[in-house]
Amino acid sequence: MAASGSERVAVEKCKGINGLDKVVLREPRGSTAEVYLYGAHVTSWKNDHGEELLFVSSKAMFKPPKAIRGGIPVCFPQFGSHGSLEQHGFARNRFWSIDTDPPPFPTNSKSFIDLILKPSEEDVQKWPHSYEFRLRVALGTGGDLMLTSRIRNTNADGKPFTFTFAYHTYFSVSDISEVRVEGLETLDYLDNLQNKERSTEQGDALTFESEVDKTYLGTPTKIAILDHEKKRTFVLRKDGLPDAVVWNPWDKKAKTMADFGDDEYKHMLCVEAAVVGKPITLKPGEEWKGRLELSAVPSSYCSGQLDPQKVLQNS
Ligand SMILES: O=P(O)(O)OC[C@H]1O[C@@H](O)[C@H](O)[C@@H](O)[C@@H]1O
Repeated sequence: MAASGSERVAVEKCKGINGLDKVVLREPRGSTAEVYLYGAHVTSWKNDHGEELLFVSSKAMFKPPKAIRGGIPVCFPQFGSHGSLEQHGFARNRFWSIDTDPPPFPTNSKSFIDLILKPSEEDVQKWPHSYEFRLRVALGTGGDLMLTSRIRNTNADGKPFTFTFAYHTYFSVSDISEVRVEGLETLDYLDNLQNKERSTEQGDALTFESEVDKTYLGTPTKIAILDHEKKRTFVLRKDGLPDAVVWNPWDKKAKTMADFGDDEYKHMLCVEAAVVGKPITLKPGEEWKGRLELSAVPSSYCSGQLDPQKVLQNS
């Protein structure tokens, strides 16, 4: 995997904050990503100008067992409070291993890492199942960030298991009040601030002026986040992940979170590719795959009007 000669190393294993193991991915044109083995947590994704595209709180602790606040936590085997496990499951605060011999999985990227999580004895007490969770994090040429999860039921007792899931992506934005999300108009959602009550979104692109915590059901495979001030559009493409959670804690909730700055809500937005509405059930031997591809492109902005169709088609 490592590049030779004068080329920069495509995959480098090193120590991150508090001595935690991390992997740095580099793509020849200059984009980079960083993944902590703690949580298989992507904590950085930079474009070829070195600009950070993910939000990580200045107060993030990088201290197990607390999950890292920001980047891309992986929620498994439970999203949010949809079940009896701890909030967002336990995958985000387990130590993952580098998978040195992953089953064949095609890629055209040279800069990727395969991680694996298997249950510990303690995990089995909480969730009595055996599984192999493989996560590949890859940087594409052009700097796209690709995450592919493969979860296999390895139960020897013949029992199926059921889970919900999310890539809890924190995007870095210039100013939340200047941001629009396109692709979720007119969809049904569960409002997590109203006991998961089901409602239908209006016809306009989403904009933000207060706390939001909604799970949109059965969304298109492509969602765009337009950052007007930065003139940047994030495009999410997802496969196997029918739902999308949109979260911003806003000022009041921000103040209750020890690992989040009081004003940081202005500079982040979570849009999370997820499986929540219809949980996945796997029989022994079965595997589920969920893929997320993120790209950051310049926004087309003309005469005060963003053309959503244009942005979605051209990206
Ligand atoms: O603080 P946590 O456990 O990382 O969760 C952050 C948020 O994550 C979102 O995905 C949930 O919808 C919110 O309800 C939750 O508050």
